[in-house]
Amino acid sequence: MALALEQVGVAFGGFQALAGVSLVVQPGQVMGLIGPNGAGKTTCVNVLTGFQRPTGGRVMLGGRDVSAATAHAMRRLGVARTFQAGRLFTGLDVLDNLAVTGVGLGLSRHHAEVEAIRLLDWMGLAGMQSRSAAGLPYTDERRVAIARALMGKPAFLLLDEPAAGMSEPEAADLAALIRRIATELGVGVLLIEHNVGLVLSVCAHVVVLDGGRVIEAGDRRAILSSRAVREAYLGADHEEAA
Ligand SMILES: Nc1ncnc2c1ncn2[C@@H]1O[C@H](COP(=O)(O)OP(=O)(O)OP(=O)(O)O)[C@@H](O)[C@H]1O
Repeated sequence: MALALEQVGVAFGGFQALAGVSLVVQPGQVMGLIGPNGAGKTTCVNVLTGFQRPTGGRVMLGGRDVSAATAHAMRRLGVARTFQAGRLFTGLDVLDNLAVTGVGLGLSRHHAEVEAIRLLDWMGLAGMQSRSAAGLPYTDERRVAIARALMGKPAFLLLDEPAAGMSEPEAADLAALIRRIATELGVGVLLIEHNVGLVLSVCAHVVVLDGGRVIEAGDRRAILSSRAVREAYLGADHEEAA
């Protein structure tokens, strides 16, 4: 069951944010989505998760056209996301952030708590259960947001700049977690990141956007050797990432 954009366009008034964008996220794989500021990465995530209706093309999930599905429907169909800002429920503790999400997905309170505890344990966050979500250190907030997105066993997880603001060791820990989510849980992950080195280290396949269009797609070698990518985006990072 794949999650895909087929020739998707998004226009905001007269401005074409995406044009003819096609990409496929496969179960159990981590795919990278990179591109300069304003390239259309978050808009892609919004379309894939039902937060933004495409004005052209189709969103497909397991061969089914889900272009008109709402964000809530997409979440129930197994497409979860995180946001650039953590967006945790700050009035709740960590366990309840996950449990409330589980209840919203149709689990009983008991089952939601059991799954939340299991997930926090799996992520090494068990000791954090009763901490308030307000005022969590930045990296913990990010990890709790990922744990919450994994409630209900989604088939796909879309991560919008999860490493923003992290140190290199923290980003390396995050990379390891993303690999485990794909390999151990079988989740298909779409990773948006400005940290190109992180994307190239984790992703078997990378799509590069610029100006709302796909300018390159392929493995690490294809991305690093692409002149279009170098010109559009990588610049000085290219040497570093190589
Ligand atoms: N709701 C909206 N109305 C009008 N324009 C929008 C809207 N959302 C996004 N845009 C524009 O669409 C373009 C793509 O934005 P998007 O946020 O998808 O890019 P991005 O690649 O995620 O950028 P960044 O890396 O800076 O987060 C930008 O020019 C942005 O200003």
